Amino acid sequence: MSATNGHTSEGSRLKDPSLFNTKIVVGSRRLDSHSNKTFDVVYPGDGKTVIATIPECNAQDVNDAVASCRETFATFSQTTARQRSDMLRKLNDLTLANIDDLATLIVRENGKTRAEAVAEVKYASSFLAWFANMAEIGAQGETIAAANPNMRIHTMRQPIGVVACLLPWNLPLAMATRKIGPALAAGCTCIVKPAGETPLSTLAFAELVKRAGYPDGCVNVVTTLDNVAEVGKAICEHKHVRKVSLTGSTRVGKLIASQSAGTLKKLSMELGGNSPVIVMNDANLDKAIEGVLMAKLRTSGQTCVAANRILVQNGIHDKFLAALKEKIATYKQGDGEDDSVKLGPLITARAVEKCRAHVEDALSHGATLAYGPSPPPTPSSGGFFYPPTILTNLTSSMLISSEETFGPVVAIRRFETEEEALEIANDSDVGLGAYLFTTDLRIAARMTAKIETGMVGVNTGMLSACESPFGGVKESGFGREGSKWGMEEYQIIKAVTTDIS
Ligand SMILES: O=CCCC(=O)O
Repeated sequence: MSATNGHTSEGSRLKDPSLFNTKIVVGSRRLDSHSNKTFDVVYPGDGKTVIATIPECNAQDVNDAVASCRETFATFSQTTARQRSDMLRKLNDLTLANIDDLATLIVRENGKTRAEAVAEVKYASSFLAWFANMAEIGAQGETIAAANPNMRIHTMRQPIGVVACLLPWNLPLAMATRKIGPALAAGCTCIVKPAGETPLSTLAFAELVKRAGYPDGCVNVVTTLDNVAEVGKAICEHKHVRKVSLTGSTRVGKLIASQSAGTLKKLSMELGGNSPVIVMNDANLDKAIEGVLMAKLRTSGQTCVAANRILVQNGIHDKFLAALKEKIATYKQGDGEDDSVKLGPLITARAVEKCRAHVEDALSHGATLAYGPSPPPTPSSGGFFYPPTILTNLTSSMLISSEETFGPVVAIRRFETEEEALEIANDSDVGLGAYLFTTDLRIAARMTAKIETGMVGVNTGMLSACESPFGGVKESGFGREGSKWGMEEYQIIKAVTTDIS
């Protein structure tokens, strides 16, 4: 890649330049990799500026990080739930105190707009606050009524051990705290692997963990871009890693499940989706448009719950399309630091190419281009941008119907009846999010029960909240993050039976 090396000045964008960290974290040490190799982090907004050069880790780095996690687990697991709750509160205070710098790092590594990055830091913070509260509640055991009168049985909830947090690039900080927050609340220690595209916010967060007073080794960070296969395998096959939590693709989820099988790790898998949006004839048009744009364009269409198939009932289809075209035209695309911009770039040139391929495939199978450039643009040298696009006449034979586009392409399909909408919506191997727009409570009750996903938004395009269980069904994975169930993923239940005769 031809790159402009701008990272010497990158840290000076921060109010606190000491949050600009480019070394991996192993215990008290900030290190280069044993491989002596590095990789570049590139600003997606221009596709060429190198904003940081980061260690390319290998299996030896993983072993060191796990050893450090394991050593610290021996003492950290013995802290009280109250102590862990207090520490998480402090970590949350520090996160919010550094919101501007964390947001700057997210804008630079991911490309999203500053408003979205600030919203992400707040979302990330909400998991720390939530699990600070859950630390004590979620640590409670139970007394079991034993069948044998001479026995007393009670349960304890204990931390599972060293956990691996494998992060995506689309919400790099929020997905970090959604995993690290409950792990620390439960008394686990973590080896964290951010996505190669977006390591900077995680490395800054690790510094805040230190400042919050956590013992060294509670949160270790290894980084990789090109060597992800070796690093991932080393983590999954390591016998001292007891749990892996992944947010990523279904393909990677299956690989991790198979690599973790030899040591029978507990797994949480938050994988890909192909979210349907169903807009019924009686929907409130303004709410439907607002919801579809939120579900489709958040992080430029790059969330696992992004609306992918927009199913619109015949009676409202034309009005919906006209209103959507008018509204989408107001979405200015550009540099995330420009306040007038509402849509940032995609993460890589490959992501742009995927959008182009999906649009071209749809057009070749009979879709109509209702909004957007023709012909579909290829990746250009000026940043990883794909312009907002609307397609109509989507059918099952098109790639968009079966694969996440992960970009600002709105693909609309007509339907006539409720049954038909459900059949199309459920015609997918994955089931993470779904959205329904209707003003009829009976329709909402019937359809939400029949939609095959882990989450459904009714008259809203936003499913995400720290208090709500986030996760999927089918090949979208298993386990729930956030909510009162999120901490259980990092615990074991131990039953203690005592003979009192
Ligand atoms: O992309 C995955 C997570 C999205 C969210 O938490 O809203």
